[in-house]
Formats: sequence, C-alpha cells, structure tokens
Amino acid sequence: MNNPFHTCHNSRIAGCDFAIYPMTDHFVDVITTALKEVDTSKVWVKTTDIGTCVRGKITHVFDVTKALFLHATQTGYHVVFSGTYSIGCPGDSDGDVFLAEDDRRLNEAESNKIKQEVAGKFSLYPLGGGDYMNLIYDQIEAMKKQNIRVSSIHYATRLDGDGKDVFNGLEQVFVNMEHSGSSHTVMTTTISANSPSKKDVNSDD
Ligand SMILES: Cc1ncc(C[n+]2csc(CCO)c2C)c(N)n1
Repeated sequence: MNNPFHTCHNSRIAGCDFAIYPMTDHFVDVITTALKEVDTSKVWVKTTDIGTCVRGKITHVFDVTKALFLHATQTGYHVVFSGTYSIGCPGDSDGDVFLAEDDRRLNEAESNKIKQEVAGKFSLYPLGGGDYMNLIYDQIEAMKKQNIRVSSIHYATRLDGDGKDVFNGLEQVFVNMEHSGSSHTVMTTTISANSPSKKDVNSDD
C-alpha cells in the first residue's frame, strides 16, 4: 500500500464532452479565460477546436464543468453550455489515473459565490439495458426534489433555476444512476444564461 504507483480505484471513470458558446465577438477570450481560471488539476482534460473533454471522478467532472460555465456566465454575455456526460463506457481508459484523486472539490467555493439564473434541459440515456423508462422517470422525480423548476418538453426535461442548483441536480441524477447499478449511463444537457429571448418564444408571456 505504500507503493506510490499503487492506485486503488473504487469509483468508475466518468467524463463530459462539452463546449461553451458565448454569443459575442469576444468568444475566444470568454472560453480561454474560463479554462485558465478554473482549476482542472483533478481531471484529465483535452481542449480542441470543437470542445473540451474532461475525465475523472464524477465529483470532479461536475465541479469543473459547473465552474467553467458559471465563470463564463459572469461576463454577462449570452452563453450556452452543451455537454454529454458519460460513465461506464466499455473499453476506454484515458485519464484513469485521475480516479486516485481525493474528493475535495477545487472550484466549489468559487462556484458557490455565483448567483446566476439559467434555463436548461437534460435527457438521460441508461444504456445498460433493462427497464430504461422507469430509470428515467425515477430521475425526473429526483430532479423535482432539487430547488429548481422542472417541466416536461419533447425528448428532454426542462430545468429553470439557479445555475448551481441545475448542475447539482444533474450531478445527483448521475450519482443516483451509478447507485442504481446502471452499467453505462449517458446524459446530455444544454444550459443557457443571459439569453435575451423570452422563456418560450411561442408563448405570449
Ligand atoms: C469549453 C470549450 N472548449 C473548446 C471550445 C472550442 N473553441 C471555440 S473558440 C476556442 C478558443 C480559440 O481556440 C475554442 C477552444 C469551446 N467552444 N468550448
């Protein structure tokens, strides 16, 4: 156990492939500043021209993605986060070594300072087989216990509320799926902040 090269993993590697889209001519600055200011040292990270992939423990994957988006929202620009979270994808190991990190979240204190209304949606895809619709319904019910507004839309569930609470809800769903024994879970989400549009562009309110 004293061998520094011995790693004991009792969690599975999770990941998120995402992009942040700032609706401004200054988009490069908004993205690069967020990536610079958020502490990503407990996750494997790779940024390309189309997005960023982070991998590691669930807690750090959510800590980092939440912090990056919330950081970008504080520019005041209309920014959108679009991401795919995945856990249990068979046969891929990039970033495994990051599972040895402890659970202390490096960006939680900064994220907690940010109050930002967001509108988003999520879709859950339990890929491990079995009773997938009930797994999804259970997690929509779990989401309703968070401090956010949850409503039905086609192919997804809409989420309105404070950004921290929305990300915490998504993380809770992901953890619940792990505890339910789902062997492979995928969750997609789109989250928007500072949009000049009305909530529902087809309604009169
Ligand atoms: C989180 C996140 N990572 C990467 C990109 C892709 N991207 C678009 S502009 C830019 C900066 C200049 O290269 C990069 C890396 C993104 N949109 N969001």
